[in-house]
Amino acid sequence: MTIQWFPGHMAKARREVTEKLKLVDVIFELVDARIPYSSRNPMIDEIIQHKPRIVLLNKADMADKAVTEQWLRFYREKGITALAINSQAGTGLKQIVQESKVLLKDKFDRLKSKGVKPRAIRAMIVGIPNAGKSTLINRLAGKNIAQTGNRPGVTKSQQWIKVGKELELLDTPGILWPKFEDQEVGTKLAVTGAIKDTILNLQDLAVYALRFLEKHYPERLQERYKLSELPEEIVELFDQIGDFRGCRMPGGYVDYDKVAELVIREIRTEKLGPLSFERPGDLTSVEEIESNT
Ligand SMILES: Nc1nc2c(ncn2[C@@H]2O[C@H](COP(=O)(O)OP(=O)(O)OP(=O)(O)O)[C@@H](O)[C@H]2O)c(=O)[nH]1
Repeated sequence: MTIQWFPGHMAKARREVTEKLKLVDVIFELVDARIPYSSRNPMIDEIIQHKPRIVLLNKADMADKAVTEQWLRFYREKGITALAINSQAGTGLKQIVQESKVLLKDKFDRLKSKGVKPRAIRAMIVGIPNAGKSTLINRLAGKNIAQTGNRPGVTKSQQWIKVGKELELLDTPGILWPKFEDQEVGTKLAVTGAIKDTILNLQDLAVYALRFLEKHYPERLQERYKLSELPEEIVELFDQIGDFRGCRMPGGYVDYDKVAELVIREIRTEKLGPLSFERPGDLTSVEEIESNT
């Protein structure tokens, strides 16, 4: 789904999340494990304030395991609970309930000491478009969507999904915008496929991706496109990939648009294996997350 974010939409999205915040004990902030920084909403901390939160690094199956480990360590050191999950396959989801209980133990103990009847923990998912919110909700839901709303004459109330006995999840996620005014963020969102209809030039996108691969995953690049060594110039890299994969124009010249399209498609479909485009060593990412938390 492509959403056009205008100031009015952003304000509305923020208002909706703020409203629902009152209903829940904990927020599950869903980000893309391949780009945990770029797939965040830039105002998330300001929006959710002091509400307990678990960062869920989703699509961990598509990310570089070693880098995801670094991210988990990074969050742990900051005192933020974070988990790597795969919503599609359902891996890592059990821990969400466990960690929620840990985070909310004090609050629930306090309620208990005041004589409040025990209840399930209430949570909501928040994330940018395409982070995997619906996939996660469906996975967690199974068949347990509680039909509480939509009755005629009854104001549509929130619907809650029961996840085991101990957790209830709002059935609609909070959708927030990414930091799209930052060009590098936009590029990474486009490379990973979060933004499909991109205003970015496809060749520019492929140049960015290939330079990144040259730096961080040179062997994968060489292996995929049978390159005995990596050329100095990016245009030569386009030429060699184009030659190898037969991306030519009628005159026999390499078609750079075709090469760009092929490279981006193959990255998005994991033909080059699981990749992470951001790591905590990335200075700007770390500074921003630190100053935000
Ligand atoms: N490989 C992989 N793909 C996933 C995972 N989670 C979601 N996806 C895929 O990511 C895409 C986006 O997932 P959605 O659940 O539609 O994302 P969303 O956040 O609800 O998106 P919006 O409705 O645009 O806000 C879909 O193609 C999913 O199949 C995951 O853990 N691993």
